[in-house]
Amino acid sequence: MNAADPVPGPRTTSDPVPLLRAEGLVKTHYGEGAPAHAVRGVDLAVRKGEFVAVTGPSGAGKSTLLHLLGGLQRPDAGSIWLDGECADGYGEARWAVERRRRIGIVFQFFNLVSNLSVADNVELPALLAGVSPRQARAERELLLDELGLEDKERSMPGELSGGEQQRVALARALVNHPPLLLADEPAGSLDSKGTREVTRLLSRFHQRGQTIVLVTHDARLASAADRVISFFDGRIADDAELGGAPSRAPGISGVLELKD
Ligand SMILES: Nc1ncnc2c1ncn2[C@@H]1O[C@H](COP(=O)(O)OP(=O)(O)OP(=O)(O)O)[C@@H](O)[C@H]1O
Repeated sequence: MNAADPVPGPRTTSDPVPLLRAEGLVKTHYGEGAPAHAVRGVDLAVRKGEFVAVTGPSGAGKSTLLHLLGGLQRPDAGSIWLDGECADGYGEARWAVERRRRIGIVFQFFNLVSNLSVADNVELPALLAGVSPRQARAERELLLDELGLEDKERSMPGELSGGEQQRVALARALVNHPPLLLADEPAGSLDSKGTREVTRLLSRFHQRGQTIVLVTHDARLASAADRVISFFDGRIADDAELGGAPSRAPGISGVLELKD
């Protein structure tokens, strides 16, 4: 090793490589009517441990942005990096692998497999990721305990309340310990009690270091985040750290340093 080379060592929270980075993202949907310019040039960097809420009016392009970040849709232009690795060359299969290993996703309508029990719903992504059945069971037990669902393991999703189903969806998304959790209106179909539950759980996972990008209309849910991005007409209109930090210039999204 050359004396000038940096000393190798573990990454720290001040590491400049963001967990997620997007540059110049553009996505237009072509449907029945006029083309919808959903995402019109988004630059974004999310550091490890951040909890970022993306808010904005209906049709602003928030869900499209989240779908691009999770590889569920492909951008027309722009690039995404996962932990410093460019995802431009990823095909469907590779993104599916990343969604099992590195990216957990929670949607508004839970996306549970209706004919599998709660336990099987949570274990399935772990088994698909190649974890042993024993380990998958242990992870499932731990998470369902944590989420207060230990007595619902044998239930079918249709027998649960909306809030309980969303907790199962959260367990499913987190069972493989993904560094990044993407959540698209996770409380969108819940009543205020369910919304409080989801808010509390996201905050708790965040406090333990989980990186979260959350799309929501709900101000209470957004206030659990430590950074709020206002999305308008396919662009970032404002990007602010909660707690009084000055907001950023429209259209520019910087990298925030992690708090200790
Ligand atoms: N698959 C699609 N085909 C055609 N148009 C689409 C498609 N998905 C989204 N759109 C359009 O793209 C625009 C952005 O939609 P998107 O769902 O990303 O917005 P949003 O901010 O998440 O809205 P909401 O808060 O209502 O969910 C809208 O005009 C929408 O109608």
